[in-house]
Amino acid sequence: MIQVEHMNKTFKVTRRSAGFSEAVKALFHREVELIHALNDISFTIGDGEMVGYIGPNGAGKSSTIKILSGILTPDNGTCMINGRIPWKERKEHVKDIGVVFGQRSQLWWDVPILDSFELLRDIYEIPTHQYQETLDELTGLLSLGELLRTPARQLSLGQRMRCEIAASLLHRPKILFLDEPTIGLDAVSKLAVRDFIRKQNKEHKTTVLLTTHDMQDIDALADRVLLIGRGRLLLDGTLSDLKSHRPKEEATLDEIIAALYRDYRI
Ligand SMILES: Nc1ncnc2c1ncn2[C@@H]1O[C@H](COP(=O)(O)OP(=O)(O)OP(=O)(O)O)[C@@H](O)[C@H]1O
Repeated sequence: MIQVEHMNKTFKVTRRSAGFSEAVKALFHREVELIHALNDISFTIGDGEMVGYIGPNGAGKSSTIKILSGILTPDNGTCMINGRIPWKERKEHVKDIGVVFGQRSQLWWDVPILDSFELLRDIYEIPTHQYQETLDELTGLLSLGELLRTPARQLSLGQRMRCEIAASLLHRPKILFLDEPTIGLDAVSKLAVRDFIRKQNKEHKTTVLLTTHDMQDIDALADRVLLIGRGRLLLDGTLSDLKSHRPKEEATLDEIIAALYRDYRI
């Protein structure tokens, strides 16, 4: 169970104009701006739910995922995941979660994927027989085969993403955070990744929180959708609730979302 209550996160950003004289000025005086990345966010996600977390660029999605993963600390508010506070009980917490950041890699760049997996096995202290069983299952489902013997830097984006997803699941976490897992993937790879996530949720009852700008991901995967804009939670409902906001009869999901962003001025 994921319980978030009245969570806030502010970032301090320093700004200066370009140029040498501005750089010198900045030594004495820095312009500091406060960014309210998250503003009084509350939601609860039950075990086995599959939830889409959507919103425009800079809305606060990744900041939320980072807090839920224990990487960031909120300014205030509470967050309990399976009875633990992520950033306070990080070592135990990470055993319960898998995280994939589509724009970043958790794999070591220059070594074969299998070496990265074995390092993760040691970090998570996964028993050997369980590791082998999970690896065999993931290799089959994600068609990893030869990829396991290839260094991450020699893989295509789609191949690497399949390995990233496998890496996040080696320790059989109960919760999976996916931050733009299909970004940049071709149609075939997207379908494969979506299919896998759906199976993982159905067969292992894995709770999934997914951020994406691809509305087909949402259509294919999310039973429930959270909409965030300018750090505020604006909508929490089913996919059909979301679709009821259609601006015209034959509107696509992209058009519905664009209309929602317009209506909420985000
Ligand atoms: N480390 C940081 N330092 C300063 N500001 C930050 C930092 N991380 C995020 N922000 C700011 O917080 C706000 C929310 O950012 P966040 O990355 O959570 O958005 P997002 O919804 O994931 O966006 P996107 O869809 O573009 O990935 C943005 O205004 C961003 O500039």
